[in-house]
Amino acid sequence: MAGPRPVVLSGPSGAGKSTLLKMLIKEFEGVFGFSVSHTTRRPRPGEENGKDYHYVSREEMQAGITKGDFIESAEFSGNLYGTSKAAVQAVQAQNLICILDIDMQGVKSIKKTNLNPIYISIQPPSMDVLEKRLRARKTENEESLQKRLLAALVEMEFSKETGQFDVVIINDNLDEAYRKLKAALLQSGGRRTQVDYILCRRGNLKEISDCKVVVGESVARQHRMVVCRMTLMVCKKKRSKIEKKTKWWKLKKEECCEEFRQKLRQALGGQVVLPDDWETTAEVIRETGRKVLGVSSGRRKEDKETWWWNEEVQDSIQRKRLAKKKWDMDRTEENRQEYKELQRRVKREVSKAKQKAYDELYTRLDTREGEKDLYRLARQRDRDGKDVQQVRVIKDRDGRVLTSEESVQRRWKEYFEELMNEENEREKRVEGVNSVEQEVDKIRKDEVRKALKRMKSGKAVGPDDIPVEVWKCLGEAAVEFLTSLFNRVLESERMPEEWRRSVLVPIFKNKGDVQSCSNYRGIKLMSHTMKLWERVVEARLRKVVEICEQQYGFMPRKSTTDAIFALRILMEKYRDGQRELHCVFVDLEKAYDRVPREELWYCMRKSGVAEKYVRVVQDMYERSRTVVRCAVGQTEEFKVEVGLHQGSALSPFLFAIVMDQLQKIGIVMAGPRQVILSGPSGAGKSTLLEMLLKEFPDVFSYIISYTTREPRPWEENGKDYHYVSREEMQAGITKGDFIESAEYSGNMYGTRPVHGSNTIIKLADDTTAIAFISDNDESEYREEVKNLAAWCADNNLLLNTINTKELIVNLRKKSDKGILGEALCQTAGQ
Ligand SMILES: Nc1ncnc2c1ncn2[C@@H]1O[C@H](COP(=O)(O)OP(=O)(O)OP(=O)(O)O)[C@@H](O)[C@H]1O
Ligand SMILES: Nc1nc2c(ncn2[C@@H]2O[C@H](COP(=O)(O)O)[C@@H](O)[C@H]2O)c(=O)[nH]1
Ligand SMILES: [Mg+2]
Repeated sequence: MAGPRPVVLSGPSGAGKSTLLKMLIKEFEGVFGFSVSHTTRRPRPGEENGKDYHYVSREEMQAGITKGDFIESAEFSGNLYGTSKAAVQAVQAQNLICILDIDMQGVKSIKKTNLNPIYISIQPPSMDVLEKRLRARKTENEESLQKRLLAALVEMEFSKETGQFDVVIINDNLDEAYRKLKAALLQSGGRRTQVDYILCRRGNLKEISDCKVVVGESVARQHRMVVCRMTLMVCKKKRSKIEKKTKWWKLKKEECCEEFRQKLRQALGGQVVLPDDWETTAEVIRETGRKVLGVSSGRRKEDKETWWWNEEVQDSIQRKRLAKKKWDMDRTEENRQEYKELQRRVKREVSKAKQKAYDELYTRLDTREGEKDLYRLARQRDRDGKDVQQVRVIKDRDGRVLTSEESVQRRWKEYFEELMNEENEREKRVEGVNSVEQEVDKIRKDEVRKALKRMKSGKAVGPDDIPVEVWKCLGEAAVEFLTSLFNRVLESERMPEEWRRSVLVPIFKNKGDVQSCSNYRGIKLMSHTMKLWERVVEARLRKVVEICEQQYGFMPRKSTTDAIFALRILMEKYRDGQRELHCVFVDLEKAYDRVPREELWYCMRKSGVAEKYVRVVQDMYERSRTVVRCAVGQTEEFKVEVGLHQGSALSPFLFAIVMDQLQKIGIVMAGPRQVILSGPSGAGKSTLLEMLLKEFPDVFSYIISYTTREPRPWEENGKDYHYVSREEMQAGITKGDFIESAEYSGNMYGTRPVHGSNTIIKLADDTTAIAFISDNDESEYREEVKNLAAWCADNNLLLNTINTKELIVNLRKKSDKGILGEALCQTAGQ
């Protein structure tokens, strides 16, 4: 039979088997279980059918024995006793150690089965004591007592036969006998070497009263079951309070939108015009939102899957809860029936509602609008499958696991506060830059309208609790209000204080240790209205700032695919030319969070941004404060003084402005192999060249030649040719400045050697520098990589030397190794 190894207690009637057995089951409830035998004897006072024995008639018992329902059976003192298979199975099914209380005949029968129990004999200290105990028990008449005493003599002899029992216990002193029984079945620590333990904190030792190894229990080879007795105070889990949120998502429905507009108008005394100051308008909107759309329960979304609930289900669940309460208070059969009936009804309704909701969902997923839901569901499934939604414990900086809510919150705060305020050591820029002092136009309504249109709906709200959906729902009234608000902000260069606050949500990067803060990206939830303001400013900045063609990140009509394509073209070129090519894929560490603000202002000014806008952006960054919202609640507020705002609408472009400087600081990579276009005049060289440059501006550049001929009316000096005098040109040729020159149609033409244009491809902070190595001379390339590393260090941008990779494309020979690591390490002083 399967399950843990059973225990057989045997011995003379009155030896104390039942007494010891009951003590054991009481103390180790949940470990041992009693096999309830069948008997034809009558129940004694206090005995219960099905608990002490199954009391049956001799006929019934005989029929069961004949049918093979019993493992063993015996005639004892004029009655039939037997252990049914079902009795043992019932105990083993609960994964308890089955204890059988049987006589000597039963022991002999069991030995012929494959039950393989531990045999323990309980013996009285003497026949006299046994008789006294049996008489004192007052269960026997003289006749049955004599029968039992006679049987006892045989039983006592049997127990002395070697090999019949694993353990023989003389039950003289009950406590001593019980201790011996426990010792036979269980072992405590300190007595022998044990391989199985229960580990507990020192501080919890006082809660543990006993810990034993169950000797007979083989869990796996050489491993025994360990039983620990501990008393724990069950404290009601304190749930971290989730803020109640307005159900803004309801604004998706036109009827809710209409009601919201109507109620807002009422709140504003029948006006459609929103009050001029932000605070009043924001408060009215929030208040109306709460009233019209309602607020969430404040429970966690993942507590219960209820998206398919309908009113019927909700109502039934409520009634079921009440019925349960009623039954708990008054345990009558009527109340139980009512509760059970409601339970059944809820089950039925839930399954119906679920089916209906799924049918509707599947129909919707087949439609065009449903496409979005499909991706949302896939993302949700992906997240749920990762089991990282609720990481309630986190490691400190030394890798120790923190479990208490306070310490976890403190750690999140410490991590992000440090990250968002840490600047690398760098020399302050001494080089000044001229500021562009010019008047700027007032914000126009169409700019606001455009920005509003670009804002995505359905995003988490910032601390001001006003989603962009509100402005979309209010239409022109909102445009009017926002335009006037933005103009006031532009004029005063001060935005509402509320916008300076944000909530930081750590999002797991899906790699590394889930308990390590550094594997999380902090996404800031900011005021949507501030984001709108950022978009308006961004649109203006994009008009004045020219970002180099090599930047593919956050630029309109440019994508990752384009960047890959440009790189691919370059590689193809080198492959065709059988030349060696080095690509350095630069990885910057926490680039967004490390941009020094001073550097940002410098780069904006350097890019020609009007000083007014510089001040407006400076204001967006001033006194910005944030809190971290983690699984165990919200941390204290802290300042954010370094880096760009994560999750902001303007940051990507600001970042592009900063990164653009990488192109302009003059990292000159050795040029790729040059292409010479030649052919008769009028063959179409210039037309083809123009087409090529237009299509691949970041791949090809044109070397401007020198000529002594007169410029044609549409030509520009320095763009089409460098127009020089014959004397000048001659002098240059004599000095060796030209790699080639020729006399053509009465004029001189010539080419000076140039370095190829910087071959750099950028996708936001992901920069790829590509260099061509000629004549195995890597020195120039080495110098450039060092330049790049030095530039990053100067600008508080840390190069991640592990993730920065070098790719060497060499079709001629096998290169031993790249020089990147060495160059970067030298720069970083490692
Ligand atoms: N160590 C002891 N000292 C004194 N009395 C004891 C001791 N152990 C058991 N007894 C008492 O002896 C009587 C017989 O014990 P118990 O009924 O447990 O024996 P048993 O082995 O189960 O007998 P049976 O085989 O007839 O069921 C009980 O009244 C019990 O209280
Ligand atoms: N062989 C079996 N013996 C059994 C079984 N159940 C009990 N017993 C033994 O009978 C005597 C008398 O018990 P009592 O309860 O009438 O005092 C005692 O020694 C028990 O061990 C059984 O299923 N099979
Ligand atoms: Mg007994």
